[in-house]
Amino acid sequence: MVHCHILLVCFPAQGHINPSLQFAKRLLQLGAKVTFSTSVSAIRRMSQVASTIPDLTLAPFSDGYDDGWTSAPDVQAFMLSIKTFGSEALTNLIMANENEGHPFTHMVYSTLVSWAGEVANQLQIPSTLLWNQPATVFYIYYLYFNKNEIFTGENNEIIELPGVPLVLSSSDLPSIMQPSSPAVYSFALTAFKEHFEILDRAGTKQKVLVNTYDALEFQALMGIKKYDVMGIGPLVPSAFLDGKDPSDTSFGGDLIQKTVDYIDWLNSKDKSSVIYLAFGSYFKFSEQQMEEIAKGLIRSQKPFLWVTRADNTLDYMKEVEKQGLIVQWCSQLEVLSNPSVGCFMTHCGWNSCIESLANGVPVVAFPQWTDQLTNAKLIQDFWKTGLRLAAADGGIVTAEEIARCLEIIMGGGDRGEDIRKQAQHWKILAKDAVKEATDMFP
Ligand SMILES: O=c1ccn([C@@H]2O[C@H](COP(=O)(O)OP(=O)(O)O[C@H]3O[C@H](CO)[C@@H](O)[C@H](O)[C@H]3O)[C@@H](O)[C@H]2O)c(=O)[nH]1
Repeated sequence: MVHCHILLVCFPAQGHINPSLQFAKRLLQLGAKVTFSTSVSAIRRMSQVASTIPDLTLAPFSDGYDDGWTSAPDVQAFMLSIKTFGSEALTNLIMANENEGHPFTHMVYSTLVSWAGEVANQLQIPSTLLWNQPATVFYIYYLYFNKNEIFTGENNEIIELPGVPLVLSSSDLPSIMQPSSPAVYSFALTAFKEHFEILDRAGTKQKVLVNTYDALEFQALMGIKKYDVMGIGPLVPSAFLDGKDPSDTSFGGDLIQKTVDYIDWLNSKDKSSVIYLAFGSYFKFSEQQMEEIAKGLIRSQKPFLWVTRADNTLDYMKEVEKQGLIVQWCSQLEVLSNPSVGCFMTHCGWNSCIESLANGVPVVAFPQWTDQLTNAKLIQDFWKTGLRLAAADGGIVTAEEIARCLEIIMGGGDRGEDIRKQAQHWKILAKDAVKEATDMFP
């Protein structure tokens, strides 16, 4: 690995940056030189974390929205802008490194930056996709784009994935494949299609690295013969996994709220008594839904730590705060690894799912869109570490339903006990997966 110089290109969203940074650390440990490239605004957000990885070279590029991609008029405009600016910037970066005598020997690019793979193909640099959703979701897209084998009608058709012992209905597929998906989200389907086109254009059998582990998704990893699909996860810092490197804790952005000491607060609570709620970096609920969540928490009578955006609160929450703590951001892995946390209510972004599995925390699944629907299905019916909330007519999840699921998972019944046991089972296998990876690169 000593002579490797790897260019790691990452989409500028937290759910992409976290696993990519973790992967960068592993490459550095193996002796590679690593240059990490993402947008100017993302590099600004992660600067504190990146400074704890001294050997990492940062190469920011402008995606056209240096104040952050949420300042783009719409997501489609942003995707076009990042592709146009990013392709040019990467080309210049690669040429400059070549001219200065330290050429890139390989490029790794994350989900949604398929254009980076195209730049690598054009400049004849070997490249690898780092897929940061489950292998099952990659398999679903593969069948959809390559084989036309997935039916995406709206009638809850039964869908089988060859080799995977899990039966899905069409409503469990990633939302962007479903006919009801709003046109504004079609950009993601286009980007995923491009991933497969670029892999195929690269010629030889391509490696695809997935933030998962063999025990978790063996059949899905094996399902595609056309590529070499490898589980390299969980991409979670050592301190929260095998504990071999207690200093390896850094993860997440620089947005961690310092004013509220939620860790002291968690430490003051009984084992497995706290509900942790977080719904990813960007999602915003309607006021009605926020109120139902708040009422569900009150019914549960359990302490909670709730991460919510500053612009997504309501007056009613002052009432709820008597029972728990509301913060704008936290170090999620520190929270999930705290013994007081007994349940995680999540939107099922893939990082949140794999972080819950690696920490053995049962889940109440509240998926919103894209892969989150499939992830929730996997959590409930494949790994059996949680329950998916059912929406009432009108799409709202009621306080009763929230309290019902919390009671099953945190209460004394057999079902809750089975779920908690399953969560511990996958936690042990997550640690084993790290050991195997270490054995591969002694
Ligand atoms: O208070 C918080 C909240 C989140 N996080 C971290 O932020 C990341 C969030 O990632 P994820 O759970 O995957 O959510 P999103 O940011 O919403 O992820 C997007 O990207 C994922 C990977 O492609 C997809 O699976 C999701 O559907 C998509 O919404 C995780 O590492 C969390 O640990 C914190 O550290 N503190």
